[in-house]
Amino acid sequence: MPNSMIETQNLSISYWSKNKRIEALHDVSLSINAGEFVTLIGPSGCGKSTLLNVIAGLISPGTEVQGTFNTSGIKQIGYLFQKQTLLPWRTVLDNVTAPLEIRGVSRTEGRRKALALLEKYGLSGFEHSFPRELSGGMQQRVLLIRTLIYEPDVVLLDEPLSSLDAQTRALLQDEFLRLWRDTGCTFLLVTHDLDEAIALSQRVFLLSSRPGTIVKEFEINLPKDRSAIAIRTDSQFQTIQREMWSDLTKQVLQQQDQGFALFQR
Ligand SMILES: Nc1ncnc2c1ncn2[C@@H]1O[C@H](COP(=O)(O)OP(=O)(O)OP(=O)(O)O)[C@@H](O)[C@H]1O
Repeated sequence: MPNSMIETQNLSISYWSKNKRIEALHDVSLSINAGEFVTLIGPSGCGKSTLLNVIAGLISPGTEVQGTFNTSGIKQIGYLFQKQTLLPWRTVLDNVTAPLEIRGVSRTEGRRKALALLEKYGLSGFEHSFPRELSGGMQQRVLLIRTLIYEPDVVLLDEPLSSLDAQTRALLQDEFLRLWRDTGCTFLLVTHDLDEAIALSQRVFLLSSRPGTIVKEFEINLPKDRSAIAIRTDSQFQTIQREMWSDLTKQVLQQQDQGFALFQR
């Protein structure tokens, strides 16, 4: 039996803003096993980041939680937020060692670990560069290494590649697959890019427009050692892609209809 690491049961989350209740998620039940690569897709504002925040234990006071969630199987979480940046006044090496400094790990040990990871992921020679001297893709890779340095067993990724050009994105997608295979970590990704979702994941959950609820689960039975770029020509990939686009379009159109109805009132 695979061991479930993240589990939600009929989870609904609502925020209060200007005395108005905003239901972000509704009745979400899912289970993610250790070592899986799972992705959440859905229309903008449907609660994907909210779900990641709940899993990371980042629920702000006043947020209403109904149903249950269990993340007790997680020892250490790595979270790469949307629009996260490196510390501009620190070198690459000092950026990567920062999480270990906070945890009180010795400088020598921190540097040893950071240098090994920087070498493994193709950043040797840039240890003493500042973030402004790196390309966007390299900066993103450093952020990822910084997330991995304290050896999380779950990595949460909220649209980590959305600001990059298509070519750099594709290269980093391959990097994600490699990291997932190398580390055995559980990866939970949020993306708007359906090709990215299929290329990387073992399972994809499609959420409805807000309040987000799971409308479909896609099983992606593609080889684990695939290339994120080459797999796009695979016929199974293309079949899933068509199905996913059609299902997502329905959700987006529904959201637009709701918006239009509200506008007409
Ligand atoms: N702290 C908050 N207070 C009030 N409302 C919030 C808060 N955080 C999120 N929301 C609202 O909850 C809904 C879900 O937001 P969330 O960021 O989880 O969606 P998302 O699917 O990640 O969006 P996107 O795809 O655009 O990044 C949105 O309507 C958002 O405005």
